[in-house]
Amino acid sequence: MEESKLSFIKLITSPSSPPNSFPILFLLTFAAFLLAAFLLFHRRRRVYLLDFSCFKPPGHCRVPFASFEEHGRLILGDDLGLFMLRVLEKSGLGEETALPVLAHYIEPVPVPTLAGSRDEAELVIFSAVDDVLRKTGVDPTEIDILIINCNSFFPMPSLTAMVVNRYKLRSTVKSFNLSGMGCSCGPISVGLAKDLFQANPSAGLALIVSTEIITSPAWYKGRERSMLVSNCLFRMGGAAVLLSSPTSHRRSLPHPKYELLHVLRTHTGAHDSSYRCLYQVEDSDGNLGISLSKQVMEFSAVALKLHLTRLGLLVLPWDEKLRFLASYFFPKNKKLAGTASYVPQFRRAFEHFCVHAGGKAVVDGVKRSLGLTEQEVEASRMALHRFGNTSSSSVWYELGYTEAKGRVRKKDRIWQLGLGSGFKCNSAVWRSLRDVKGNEEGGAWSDCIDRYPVPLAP
Ligand SMILES: CC(C)(COP(=O)(O)OP(=O)(O)OC[C@H]1O[C@@H](n2cnc3c(N)ncnc32)[C@H](O)[C@@H]1OP(=O)(O)O)[C@@H](O)C(=O)NCCC(=O)NCCSC(=O)CC(=O)O
Repeated sequence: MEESKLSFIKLITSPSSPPNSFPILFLLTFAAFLLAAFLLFHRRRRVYLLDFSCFKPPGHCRVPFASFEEHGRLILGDDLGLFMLRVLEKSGLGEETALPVLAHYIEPVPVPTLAGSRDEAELVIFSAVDDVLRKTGVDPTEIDILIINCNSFFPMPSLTAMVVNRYKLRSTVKSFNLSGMGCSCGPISVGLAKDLFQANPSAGLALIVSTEIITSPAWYKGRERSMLVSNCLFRMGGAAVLLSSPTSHRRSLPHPKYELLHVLRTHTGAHDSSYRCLYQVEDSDGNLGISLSKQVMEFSAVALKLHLTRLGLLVLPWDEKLRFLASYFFPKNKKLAGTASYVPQFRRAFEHFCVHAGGKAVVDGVKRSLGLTEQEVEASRMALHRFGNTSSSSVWYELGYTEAKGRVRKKDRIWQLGLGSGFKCNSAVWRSLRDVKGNEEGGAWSDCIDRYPVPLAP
């Protein structure tokens, strides 16, 4: 026994035996495994948009100008009632936008209750989610990721828990509730879903809901003009969006409509005035509301400029990038050195523009900054007219409009641009994977698209 052991040791250590290649082979295999794992985990996972649905408010929630004015006069007096009418007439909103039940009461105005906020949230969110599940045939238990962004209403349990409970989502669902992030949060949710897909290779389906619930501290009951302006602009709205990653394509899902190309975020909140230009505060009587500074457009222009410089480098064709850089470093007017005087032609990078419908001045401002045509901002103006400022969901109503008009062709590129408190400027860029059928039955635009575009007051 002892001898055989010795002879074995001799055999493997003898100089005449071939060199022991086991450790080298082991190391090589291990390195190859590490490399494969690294490539697998760092491979960019594609993200697709299966479909989306926008909430269509019920007729009884409609707010014609005359009712809004009368309501304002009865509650706040003639002066403020007329002020609100003046804002409304300049706002770009039409006669069919909607407010929740609470906002239709005349004195004594009921205080917004948690139950009332929940009712509105359930109506908006469940209607949109029901519709997108119906359209895609997705079984709710297949959903791996759930993200809801809602600026002003964040109950406990959260809005995501409300959806988990209603649709009986799996116990392993990864749910995230984003609040207080304003109107530019739509692309933030898309970006979060993209990162979660990347970090969880087995996750195949993500449901995103973007909404603002008006029966909440967002609805202002005081007399401060800068806070009453938001009551004039914000309206009921919400969108449910189903995203998928290649993992899920084994299942019998519909062919996706769009592929996500880019998500880009710009935050200028480090500057105090930019941070405060859209600000939730209490007035001198303790009424909570959102104060809109008259300087919003100035701060929005600064954030937009920074954002476009970064976005341009991602999306513009090379010659357009070079022209832009040349104007930055070698401007015709030497005083402009270090600032780009050339406005890049973003229409060379996108076929469709969905600019946040924050108010007429917001759409005008972006149109001017980018040198866009009236037709290029048509979706924004019409979404503002028909549905009002629906916060983070406005960019989805705009894509819905473009689809309902039958304008989306295979390979078209779509730019969703969110602008909002922070101050933030965020983009999501999509490429369409097929011609998108026009007006769909039951969709938010289904019963009115033929009347649009409508002429607007100057
Ligand atoms: C409010 C407007 C519709 C008003 O239109 P015009 O500017 O063309 O008209 P105008 O100047 O005659 O204004 C009409 C009346 O409103 C008053 N007014 C206007 N803006 C005001 C403000 N911020 N605070 C107090 N009063 C205001 C004017 O003084 C005037 O009063 P008088 O008649 O008494 O002289 C527009 O300026 C607009 O669209 N602004 C942008 C709104 C905005 O900030 N949207 C972003 C929302 S937040 C968002 O979407 C994102 C987020 O929350 O994250």
